Amino acid sequence: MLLNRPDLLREQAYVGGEWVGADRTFAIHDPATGAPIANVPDLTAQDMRRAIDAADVAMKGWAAKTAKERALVLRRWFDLMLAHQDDLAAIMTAEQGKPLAEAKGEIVYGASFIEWFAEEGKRVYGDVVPTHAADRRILTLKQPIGVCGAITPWNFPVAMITRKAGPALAAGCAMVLKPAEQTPLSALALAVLAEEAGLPAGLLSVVTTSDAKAIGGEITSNPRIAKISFTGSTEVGKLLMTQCAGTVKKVSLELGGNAPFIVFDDADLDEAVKGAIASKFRNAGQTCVCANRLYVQDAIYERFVERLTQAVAALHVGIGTEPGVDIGPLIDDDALSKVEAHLADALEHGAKVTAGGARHELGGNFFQPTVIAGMTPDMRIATEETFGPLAPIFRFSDEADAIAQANATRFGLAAYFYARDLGRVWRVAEALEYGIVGINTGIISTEVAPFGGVKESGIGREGSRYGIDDYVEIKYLAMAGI
Ligand SMILES: NC(=O)c1ccc[n+]([C@@H]2O[C@H](COP(=O)([O-])OP(=O)(O)OC[C@H]3O[C@@H](n4cnc5c(N)ncnc54)[C@H](O)[C@@H]3O)[C@@H](O)[C@H]2O)c1
Ligand SMILES: O=C[C@H](O)CS(=O)(=O)O
Repeated sequence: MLLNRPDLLREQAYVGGEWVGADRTFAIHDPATGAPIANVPDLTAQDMRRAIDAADVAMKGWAAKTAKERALVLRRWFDLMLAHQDDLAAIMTAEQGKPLAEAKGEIVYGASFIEWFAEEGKRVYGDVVPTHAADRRILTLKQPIGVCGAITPWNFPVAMITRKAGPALAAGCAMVLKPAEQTPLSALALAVLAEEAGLPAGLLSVVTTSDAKAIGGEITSNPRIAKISFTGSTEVGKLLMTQCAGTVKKVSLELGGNAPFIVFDDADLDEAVKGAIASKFRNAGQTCVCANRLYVQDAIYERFVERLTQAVAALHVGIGTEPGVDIGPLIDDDALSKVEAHLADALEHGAKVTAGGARHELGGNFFQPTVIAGMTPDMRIATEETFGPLAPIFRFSDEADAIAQANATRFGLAAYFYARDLGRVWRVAEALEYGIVGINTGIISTEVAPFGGVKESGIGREGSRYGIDDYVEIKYLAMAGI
């Protein structure tokens, strides 16, 4: 990996403002080749305790600064992320596998949360409440919630971190982070730049470990942690939420998805195909907001299948560093096995492959982008998140049928639909049980909008004017004797 700044590739963890090693390390592998690319410290709950203690101390000085002073540091971090976009993207593609163009896009997307919340921090307003008694005055303050713990997934190794660190630091909090064991190098590179930007020692720690359970156990039980923010599977989210009960920590959860992508007969078919490709195959289908189920109205079903099949057949599979690659490798063999299990189940129940349908000739973790037609609600994909490059196409007859099928899941993160009738757009948008609804678009992610789910897809919102709310507490002042 050729870097302009080789020092951004760190094989040390960042704990309490110090770069530390450990007797035990674990290897990070390139998912495209399986080759080891780095070794990082395999830290323990004791190391996480040290990070939390340092955060508790560092936060006192940081919270005492003005929001404007904090914003100046965050802005410098934002500028450094953009200045080193190529290096950060190279590190991300090496450890996560996504095509370099997507990785560069994620750096810009991830940095945007730092820029956004540097400004939002200046708008954390309290209230002067119209009093209920002449001799009293009622006020509210918003104060930083405290030391925050963050646990993040491998599929967006930068953006899922900055979407938490941005609001936390802007609000005056400190943060200890456990990145995914598959992709810690991006997190460590962010810490290098945060230190360079002037973030005080101890305010942000990156604790690398292969023992997520032990480190997570410390974060969810340590009384100095006021709140955790988790992004990952619903299964782990439920576990962490339970573990936080012992110390009544606040939780923000960005969990699994099962996004329906509905195409009505009045849709622009070419736009719908483009949107389906963008939503389904971004990051090789490994995003929580990927279209997981495509629903197409009877009258246009065959035409849509034909056009999507043609578009998918044109997608280029390859190693993320190669130019023009659309689809990189899946993260590991487990991910590949899940894709194959969902495909096999669909075929056993009568579905038909119209594009792809097998591991790619490149071998390893590469899988052909696949279209499956003739899907029915009894198949596993209807209720389970595939997290891979499978585009399963179901039929529906009318609006009521589409909405019933789309809502028949315990997930509620993102949904998409293509239609042009104004009444239909309003009826369907209001009836879908999801936190995010894309209308005539397959891409919904931006720092300015509230990102989050309902049902078992999570709690809270990240980004937008709402994203900082989870990092402050409201204090009510009752002033008497006036
Ligand atoms: N809603 C979102 O914004 C969002 C974003 C990305 C991924 N996801 C979801 O995450 C899943 C895939 O990502 P993943 O495989 O990394 O998820 P995962 O839940 O397996 O892992 C996520 C993080 O949790 C950690 N973890 C795992 N078990 C733990 C435990 N017992 N205690 C503490 N930490 C633990 C992992 O080390 C990792 O850092 C999918 O379901 C996807 O939909 C959701
Ligand atoms: O995987 C889930 C991420 O939140 C995807 S996005 O980059 O925010 O759309």
